[in-house]
Amino acid sequence: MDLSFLSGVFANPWDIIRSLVDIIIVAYVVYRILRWISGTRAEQLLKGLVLLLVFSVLASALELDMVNWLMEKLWIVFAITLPIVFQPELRRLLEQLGRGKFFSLSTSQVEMEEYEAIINEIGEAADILSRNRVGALLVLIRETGIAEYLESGVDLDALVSAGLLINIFVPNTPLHDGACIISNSRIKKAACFLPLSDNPNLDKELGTRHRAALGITELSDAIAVIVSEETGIISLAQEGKIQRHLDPLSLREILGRELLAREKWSDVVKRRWAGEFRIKGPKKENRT
Ligand SMILES: Nc1ncnc2c1ncn2[C@@H]1O[C@H](COP(=O)(O)OP(=O)(O)OP(=O)(O)O)[C@@H](O)[C@H]1O
Repeated sequence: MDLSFLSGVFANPWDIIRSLVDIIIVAYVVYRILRWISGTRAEQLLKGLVLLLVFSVLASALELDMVNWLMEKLWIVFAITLPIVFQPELRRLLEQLGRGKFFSLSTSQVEMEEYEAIINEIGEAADILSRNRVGALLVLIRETGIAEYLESGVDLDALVSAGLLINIFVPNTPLHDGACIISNSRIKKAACFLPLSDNPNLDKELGTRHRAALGITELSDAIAVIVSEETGIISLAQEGKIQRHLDPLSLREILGRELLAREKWSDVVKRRWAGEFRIKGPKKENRT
């Protein structure tokens, strides 16, 4: 077998290193994109794009002029409609890239300390709401501003406490309908009407509360915690994906992972093993 062509490839070790770096970067970016879109509307889009690409290549290889013409037009339609239909996803991607969050998930030191305390309060509230079958939707805002979606709500600006969160969602009270917004460790608003997700993959048994949770996480880096009124099931939505059937402990763990920096969270885990999971955050005001 003639392998002389390989001599060109291996002529310069620097070329090999450069090619390897090139491949690794591309593979990593593709991996992050696939992870980012898995379970979201964009996953369906990607499947459609791959199918269109296969058809285009086949049509061109087989010289099917009419199909080729059709494919060309379809690509144009795709290019025009893509940014319109997927505006929320593209906005989120660009925001993540802008903050450098597409490649890292770390949170600032200040946020970490505040979040330690509120994670416990949220876990406790979710537990009690779930056991009493009281529906609830909490949204924890992180870096993306979503003020334009919160105009409908009622201003609160109160310290996060399990007691207050439970009170807000008591049925037939003025603030129970809609979402409660937590930002900068404060309950900023209640009774907010959020944009609904139109993700076709969402379980048909899930209604508008869960769609609203998904909707806001498709548009921003917020985390939404949902307690189902019907079943008491606790769920968490993030990046347009939903995790269901959480118990209060796993909810705390996920929130801890997502909201606290890694090294800090390891301290929390150590304390939990030592039997003192209840984290004492800075209490400037009485939470009860
Ligand atoms: N766009 C929205 N933004 C915020 N909250 C909403 C929105 N739409 C509905 N909700 C809340 O969801 C409640 C209705 O929940 P629905 O039964 O339709 O959804 P679900 O996902 O099946 O929830 P559950 O399992 O609790 O019944 C409303 O009373 C309201 O509090």
